[in-house]
Amino acid sequence: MHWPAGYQSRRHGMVSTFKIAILGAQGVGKTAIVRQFLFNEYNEAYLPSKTRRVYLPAAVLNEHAHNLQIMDFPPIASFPVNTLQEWADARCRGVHSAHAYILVYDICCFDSFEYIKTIRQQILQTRMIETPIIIVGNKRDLQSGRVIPRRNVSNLVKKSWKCGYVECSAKYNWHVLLLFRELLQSMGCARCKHVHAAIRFQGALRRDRCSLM
Ligand SMILES: Nc1nc2c(ncn2[C@@H]2O[C@H](COP(=O)(O)OP(=O)(O)OP(=O)(O)O)[C@@H](O)[C@H]2O)c(=O)[nH]1
Repeated sequence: MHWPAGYQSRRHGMVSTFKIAILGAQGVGKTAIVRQFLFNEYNEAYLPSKTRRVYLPAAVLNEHAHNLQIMDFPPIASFPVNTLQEWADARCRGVHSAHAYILVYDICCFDSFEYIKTIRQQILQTRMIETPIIIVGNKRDLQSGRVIPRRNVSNLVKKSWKCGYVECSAKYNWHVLLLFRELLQSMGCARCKHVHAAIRFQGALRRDRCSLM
């Protein structure tokens, strides 16, 4: 099994920790995805994120417990080229050391796809080690306003970029769980990739509480 660098794992007893960074252009639904996932809540009003928010839920996937650190970033101008640049901008802190990236775009906004294209390139150029990336097309409920055919994006992402691709609707909680499950599995966390297990996440912030299925 190949584990991401920096990933803490102990086979006997200890709970693992995964750092997950969520990136994307303004208003694509990053916060909505995280809050729907962790708290089953959704806010129609748009409150632009000014700072990074960090959540520390615990997850049980296929009988293995994991601590997650989910970092919801405000839109960043570019992926920091080094840790010094990262520390110079509080909004970016932690982005460099993530074990995996969720890059979100809005299926109705072409520019938001261009944004994640650029960020992905910058991640590849900057990170020395291969880090799992999953591409997420959000606002699937607004399908009639889609700007790039799904097949085109899916082919590009899966065949050329070799990344996972999930479309979801944070508004209707459609495929939100699926995207986190795919991500954890791509991180080699599941140890049982072929089991169709449900994952259940604790409401964030308290590491000592953890929900089982
Ligand atoms: N129709 C629809 N609207 C959504 C969906 N997800 C988020 N929104 C709306 O899109 C707006 C932006 O959502 P946020 O979650 O704040 O987006 P964000 O990417 O965190 O935005 P920043 O703070 O700019 O980084 C809000 O008004 C949400 O209600 C979705 O799946 N469908």
